[in-house]
Amino acid sequence: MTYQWNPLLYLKPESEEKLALVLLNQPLPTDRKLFKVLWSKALLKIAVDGGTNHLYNTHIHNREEYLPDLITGDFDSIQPYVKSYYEEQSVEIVETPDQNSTDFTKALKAASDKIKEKEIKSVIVLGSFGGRLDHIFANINSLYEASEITDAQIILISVDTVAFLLQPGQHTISVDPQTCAEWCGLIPVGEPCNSVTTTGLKWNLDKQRLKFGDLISTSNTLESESTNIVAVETDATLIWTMGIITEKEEDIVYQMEEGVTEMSLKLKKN
Ligand SMILES: Cc1ncc(C[n+]2csc(CCOP(=O)(O)OP(=O)(O)O)c2C)c(N)n1
Ligand SMILES: O=c1ccn([C@@H]2O[C@H](COP(=O)(O)O)[C@@H](O)[C@H]2O)c(=O)[nH]1
Repeated sequence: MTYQWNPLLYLKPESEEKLALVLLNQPLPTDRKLFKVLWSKALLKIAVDGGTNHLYNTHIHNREEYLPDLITGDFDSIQPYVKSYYEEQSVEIVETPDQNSTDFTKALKAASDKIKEKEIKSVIVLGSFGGRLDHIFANINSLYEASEITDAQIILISVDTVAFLLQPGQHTISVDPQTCAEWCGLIPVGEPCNSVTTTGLKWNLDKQRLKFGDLISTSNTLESESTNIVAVETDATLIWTMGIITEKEEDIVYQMEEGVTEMSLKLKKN
């Protein structure tokens, strides 16, 4: 099977790709243009448990402009006053108490009908890296679980990293020298790959085996001067990751605590 990926398209305001945005429990990158672009383009916005606290605390002056469509989670992290605020704003809230699955995976399940109805092609997951290592592995595991939940492409991102799961088959990945950092990697997390072939990289693979404890392809480099496409053929599931360059916003309004005054914000800015 052949798959096409253009993960950086979603970061461009002019693109018309149908996307959903998931906010995990990590600080929001509101100091980057990326956040506003993704928020304004997303047809479906899902805040996952403690991710809702970050949304609430970040947009203290214009919270009502930043209402998610859905809040999910086992609610061990969301602050009660944050939950009450969004309840009062009539945001849909779905409790997912099962403790054998992560809040992120359960959020994908809770949103899967909406993703289908809205014909969403990609789910961009903000806050996927940083924080605890077990959470990061769990987020990667959710990529494997997601193929049973939705047909949409799931793309994990943070301010400097993108990752997604390549199923066995042929993949073309569009890369753009303006928004891609040079580094990339092919990581056989879930299982060894017996045969991986690539083009468009500095260290290409030719029907090679990738396996933990042996060769895994980290600190590889895009050869994007000669081509804006990386091609990967793999016989087994494989994580693709690469660096992204995200521009900074000029005006930063970020405050974690309640009860912020104009004066304290001014002091923070100065
Ligand atoms: C073998 C096994 N290990 C660990 C767990 C515990 N566990 C797995 S997923 C999950 C829910 C995690 O919730 P999430 O909100 O994703 O993460 P949190 O921030 O609460 O750690 C729990 C408790 C389990 N059920 N089974
Ligand atoms: O450091 C972290 C913390 C959390 N996540 C992801 O967010 C959801 C919700 O987390 P809660 O702590 O329950 O609010 C969790 O399922 C993880 O996917 C994370 O990636 N890193």
